[in-house]
Amino acid sequence: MSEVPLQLPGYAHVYSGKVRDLYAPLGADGAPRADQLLLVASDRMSAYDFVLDTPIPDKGVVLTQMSLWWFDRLADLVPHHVVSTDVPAAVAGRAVLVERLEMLPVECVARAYLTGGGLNEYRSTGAVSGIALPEGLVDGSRLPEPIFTPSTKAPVGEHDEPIPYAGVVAEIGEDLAARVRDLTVRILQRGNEIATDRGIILADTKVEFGMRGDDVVLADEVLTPDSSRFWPADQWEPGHPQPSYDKQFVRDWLTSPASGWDKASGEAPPALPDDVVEQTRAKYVEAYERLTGQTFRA
Ligand SMILES: CCOC(=O)Cn1cc(-c2ncnc(N)c2C#N)cn1
Repeated sequence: MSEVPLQLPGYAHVYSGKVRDLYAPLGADGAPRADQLLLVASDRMSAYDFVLDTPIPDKGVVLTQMSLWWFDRLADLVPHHVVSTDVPAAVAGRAVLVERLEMLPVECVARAYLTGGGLNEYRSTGAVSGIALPEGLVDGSRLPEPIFTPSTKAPVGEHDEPIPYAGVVAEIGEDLAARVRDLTVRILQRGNEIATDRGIILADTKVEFGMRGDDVVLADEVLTPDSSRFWPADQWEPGHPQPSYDKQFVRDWLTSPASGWDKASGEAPPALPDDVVEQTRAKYVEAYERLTGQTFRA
């Protein structure tokens, strides 16, 4: 479903991803500024590689506020790209003015638990991204320590491809590869030090870095349910796929007879019923309130 992006007076639309949109503020001369961007999180939700027709009210606000909370808590580890939250009223709470950086061409993924593509790779090679793992691990196993499992930045509509660490070195050099590897792992470690005590396991996460001169700067979003697998800690049970903290209601309904949808058909999923939308909204709000200890205000 191709949507016309929101028109924001004073901003030029730059790019739309599945669930977020990028704008450039216009300078006094009316031309897009080259030093800043406006990152807007929509209420769009994706499932099974489709952007669903039904928005989840406040999802973009919750995830933006969660990201801002994490940027603050990670500031001792790594500087971030946030310039201001003084944004147009039309996107209040769901947009951030950021410093435009020279983005590194790597999806920096760290995994603290084994599942998804990493599990598949482990099952066929005993390793993930060239990192040998202990025998006997199963779906949902906690890894001895988080591992760096980078991917390429795939073109729109395609899947990111896992790349070996040597590929990152080839792309950005040995020094920078080691810096982003260590930062990505430490960000996930810090995330789980905070989240697990509050009932949320961060199984893995994807972060993006940009350069400010020689400094590595944390960009994009950080440790949100869109960039990370959120699992309810009290239901963690290795040996089968874990329930998703935020996506399970949608997945369960879409794969139930009630939806009339066949995942294998390749057809777009149907619109979600109101109760599934509200339950999903409530899970995003719950995750925010558990992590931050603050009451969510739309
Ligand atoms: C539609 C959403 O797409 C993205 O956020 C991915 N992306 C990020 C940038 C970026 N570019 C320069 N400086 C930055 N600070 C950022 C950031 N964040 C470009 N695409």
